[in-house]
Amino acid sequence: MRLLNVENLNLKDANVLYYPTFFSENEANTYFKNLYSKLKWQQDKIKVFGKTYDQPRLTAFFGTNNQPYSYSNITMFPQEFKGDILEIKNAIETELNIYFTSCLANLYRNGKDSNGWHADDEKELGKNPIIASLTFGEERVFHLKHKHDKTLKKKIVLKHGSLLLMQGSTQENWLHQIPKTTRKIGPRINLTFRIIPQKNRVPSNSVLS
Ligand SMILES: O=C(O)CCC(=O)C(=O)O
Ligand SMILES: [Fe+2]
Repeated sequence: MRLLNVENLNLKDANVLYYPTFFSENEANTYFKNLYSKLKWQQDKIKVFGKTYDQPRLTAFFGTNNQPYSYSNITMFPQEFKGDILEIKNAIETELNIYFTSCLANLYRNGKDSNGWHADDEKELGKNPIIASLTFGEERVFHLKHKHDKTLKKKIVLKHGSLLLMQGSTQENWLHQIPKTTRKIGPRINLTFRIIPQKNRVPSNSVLS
């Protein structure tokens, strides 16, 4: 077991933990370089009021099963976990003792790329989803705001090699975003590990004979 710093954000109606140095500087440098050059980054389109736009970031999606993941009118079909992303998955699973099926990767190419206010509350994720969110590369500010109590909000800088763990009722009660910034900055990679149970599985003893 490694000794890890962990900070509880102590948000009302939520459970959010921040591990600022989940990976060492060296590990994080290597992962950033490899993920940046080796993942098949795709440009998705989003539809807003009937108009189609490029999503303001690139993505890639990975799964241990073939369950697609749909959000904001986009359906993503999983690629197989291998190489660095599999190594990272194993590292967080060992540390947290939580087993993930899926990972949505985001590449924010510069300060113009962003991720608007949302909750990760898609029905595929079930109630009280656990989301492990890793940062490699440029630091970005992560905003959280309570859905009903406007006085409750939080900003946190997500550091290179850090892990943010959102669980419990976080997605039910809070929204989060990565806003654009006018700072001249380089790329940031974010990996959000999730659990998407396999649907429509035919039990082996139900085969007709
Ligand atoms: O980039 C991040 O830190 C957040 C990504 C996110 O919220 C998502 O993909 O659902
Ligand atoms: Fe999210």
